[in-house]
Amino acid sequence: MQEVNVHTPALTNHLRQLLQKPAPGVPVVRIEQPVPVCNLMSWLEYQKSPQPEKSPQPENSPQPENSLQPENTLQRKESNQQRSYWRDRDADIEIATLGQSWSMPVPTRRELPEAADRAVSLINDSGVWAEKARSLLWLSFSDVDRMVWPAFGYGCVYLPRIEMVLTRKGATLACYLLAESDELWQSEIVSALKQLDAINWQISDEQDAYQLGPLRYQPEQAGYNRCMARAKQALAAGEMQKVVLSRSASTTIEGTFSPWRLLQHWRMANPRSYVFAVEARNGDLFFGCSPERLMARRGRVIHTEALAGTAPRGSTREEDSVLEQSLLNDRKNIHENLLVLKDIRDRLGILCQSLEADRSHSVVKLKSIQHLRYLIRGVLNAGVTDGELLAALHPTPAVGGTSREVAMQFIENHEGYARGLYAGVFGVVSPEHTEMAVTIRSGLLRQLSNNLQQLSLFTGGGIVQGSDSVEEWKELNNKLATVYSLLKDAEQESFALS
Ligand SMILES: C=C(O[C@@H]1C=C(C(=O)O)C=C[C@H]1O)C(=O)O
Repeated sequence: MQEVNVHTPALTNHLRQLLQKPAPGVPVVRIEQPVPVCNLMSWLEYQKSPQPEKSPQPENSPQPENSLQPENTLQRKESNQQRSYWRDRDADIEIATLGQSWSMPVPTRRELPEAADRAVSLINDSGVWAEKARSLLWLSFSDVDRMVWPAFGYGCVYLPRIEMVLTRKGATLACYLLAESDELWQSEIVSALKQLDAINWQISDEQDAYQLGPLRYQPEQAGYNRCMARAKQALAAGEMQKVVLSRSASTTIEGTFSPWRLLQHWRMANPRSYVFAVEARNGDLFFGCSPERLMARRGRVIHTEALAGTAPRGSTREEDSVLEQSLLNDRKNIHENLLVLKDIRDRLGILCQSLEADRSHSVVKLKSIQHLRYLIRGVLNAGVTDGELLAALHPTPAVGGTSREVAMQFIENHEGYARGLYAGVFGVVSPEHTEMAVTIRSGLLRQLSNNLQQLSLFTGGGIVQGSDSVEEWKELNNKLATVYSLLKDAEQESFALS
């Protein structure tokens, strides 16, 4: 057991003093104190998570068949201490949050601009009281009912209650309070004090010791092939130009397993990736490690990218560079990528006073695969909001297809499972800086009973005319390889320990 040497008198005293004062009359107040640097994922791991209620089923009852549907959701205690985690791709900032001080659900795409803009104006209108405040936002892939996971809904924008932030300058612990009226102010401070007091600063070094069940795919390979055959008919008929088909790969995990430890290893394997996790009120956890940026905006400068076209990494340097060269020259992969580039340019172009993209594509290397990428940057027209940008960009043809509407309809009709937050968006939103990842390379963890969890991992790939179903299925396996081998390795180690 290791105690992080953090005491919070500065923040607690500050809150007690504020309790004596009238509400500042601004929407939000954020107060902070410096704290010693600690591992934020371990810290989050040891905060109380929503516990499943006693399972009505016997412990070893069969798992629900690969399903992410509501009828398989166990009744759980609801929690308002949901955890979330974010680290940007350049590792400039790492954020761990506990609970929410303000939140606005986004039931459908229609409410998206309003919700994102509200989060920005809450912070803007608070001036110096909320200078370093930022909200977090996540969105599902689609807002169609049967594509959404009920525990999460389509999307949400929120301000945390408690926030741990790690930058190159050090670590801070912060607390957010709504402050518009005296009544609200008092109750906010009281609940913040309670939540601060409930933080667990003892991080034990528990080890994983678990056994994985077999991997089950949804759709299975035969279903995927059928879906692909239909997609190719639609592509040949000119109904769409590209569609991204995906699958979930689910396994049970019996024993002690921490998603936070898995995520740390995943982050080490792919250090230049976004890392994210978000917990639903019932304890379901969506998390991942994605190389793909949806957008990064600083002031009016926006950066985005077209990331599509995939090849495996080689096992030697020579083999790797042969694979890289053939990816760089592969017409099908270049075509897939150019469709993404064109769509982003068209949609963003009308919101920008200038927009430019790389002259030619380059390769991004991850642990087991490599991708083609074009970087895109621009200067936004005055007054363009994050809500408008999100509505324009999400979902890009890198995860949906083109045209957007036809491809999404195809996915909804034929893919055969609910994508939920996979291929959605997660990131931070603030007046000066907004940054969002595309939530690919991700998974959903659900507690089935005390000792049994179900992990579903998601992977997809772009289909154009000329795509081959055997090759595409292989690509999905390659995309799964990094995280699945980490899971397998830890399983082996836990046997070695016991
Ligand atoms: C959809 C995924 O990845 C996307 C699809 C890619 C492709 O088709 O080559 C490459 C990168 C991502 O934009 C995924 O990993 O699930």
